[in-house]
Amino acid sequence: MQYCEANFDGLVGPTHNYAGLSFGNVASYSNANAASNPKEAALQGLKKMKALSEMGLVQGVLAPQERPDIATLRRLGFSGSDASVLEQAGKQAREIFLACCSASSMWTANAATVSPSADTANGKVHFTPANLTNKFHRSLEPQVTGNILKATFANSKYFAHHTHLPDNEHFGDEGAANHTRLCSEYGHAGVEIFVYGRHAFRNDRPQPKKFPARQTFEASQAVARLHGLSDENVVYILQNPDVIDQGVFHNDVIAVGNQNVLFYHQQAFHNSAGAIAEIQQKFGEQPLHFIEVKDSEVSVQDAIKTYLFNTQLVTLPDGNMTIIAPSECQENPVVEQYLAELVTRNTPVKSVNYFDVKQSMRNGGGPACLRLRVALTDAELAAVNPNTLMNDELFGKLNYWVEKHYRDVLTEDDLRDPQLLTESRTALDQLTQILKLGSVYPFQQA
Ligand SMILES: NCCC[C@H](NC(=O)CCC(=O)O)C(=O)O
Repeated sequence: MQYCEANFDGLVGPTHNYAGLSFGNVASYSNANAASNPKEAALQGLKKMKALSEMGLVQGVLAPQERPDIATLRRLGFSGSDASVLEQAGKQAREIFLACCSASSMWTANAATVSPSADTANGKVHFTPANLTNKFHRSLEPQVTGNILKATFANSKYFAHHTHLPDNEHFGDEGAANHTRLCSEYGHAGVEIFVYGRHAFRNDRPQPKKFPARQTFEASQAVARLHGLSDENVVYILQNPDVIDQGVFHNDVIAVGNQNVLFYHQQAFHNSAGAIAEIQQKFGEQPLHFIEVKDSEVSVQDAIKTYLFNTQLVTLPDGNMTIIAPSECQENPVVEQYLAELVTRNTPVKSVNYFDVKQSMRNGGGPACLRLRVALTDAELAAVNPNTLMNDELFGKLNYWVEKHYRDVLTEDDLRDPQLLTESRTALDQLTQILKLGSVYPFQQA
């Protein structure tokens, strides 16, 4: 049996903008109200997807969500025509309005947690959409995320879809951004690592003081239960509350794993030695590479600025690993040198590829935030909606689609423009035809 790890990237939506919505995410706060360029953002994302597919990896596309979210604005009491809902909300409740315009579904590392079939009790690939309760603008995503995942992984013989966890901070769940999986081969049972920021039902455990811990232990445990993971193959790790307070709002800002490599900062975890020992013990005999980056090599601040750990660590067809890094890493001499030296060491990581994803980075989303990993056997891959898999033809179609429908500058005033809503819906309706998703959006179901 053959298997692979596919990366499903979020396509940036037509309302991509900078609204400063994410307290605790330094980039989001510092770029609040800057003008954005949705067209450039979407094209940057597509270029990365195409490059990975050209490296011989399986690359998929997940559709963005409908924004502005008129249905939510109506739920909150704004009424009349769609144009009037937009106008009232924009005037009377600016913050709510902006939250309902965010294109944040582009960061599909937060779309869901995925467990490959080799790890689960019933031998299916399991998906649980993240409820993203900590941020109002992100809490609007899980329902439609579930629709899109079901339309992309549509075969119930292979894929099991769960409802997102209860919408409450006690079960705050941010999906794959706080989850990584180590394995010897993608198709063999692996160790699933869940990193959480706090315990919801206990006050005697460490917690950050300044910024929120978005993921709870109880949420991670619930996802592991839903997916039918065995305790022998799961490790729960408490994130270091001090790094959350420095701006590490998800674990994938400070650690990334792939196959037998865990690449992480010295300060990432509360009890690093204990966590590493448990991972090693559960992983078994096979060799594991723990690449720990010391403070003396790269500071937490530099890691946050450059997103050194929000890189994709992927295995190429020749078996070597490459790092897909944002160009910010190349522009920082300390980080660039660190990476240049890392690839000369005796580990599977042999090269670095830099990508310009600056439109996403300004909102705190690097290469790893933009993708959801799904390890698949050949039979499972054959059951994936083939229209969502990247190739020359789809790349051409999606580039044309973006060029046709997206604006190249977007400010807050533009978000209030009813014409933008019409443009976005027209674009998304066509996209569902290109990707053959059916009617996944509320405006298509009305
Ligand atoms: N995994 C990366 C997620 C980044 C995302 N940023 C945002 O939602 C910023 C949106 C804004 O500020 O306009 C977040 O913080 O959840």
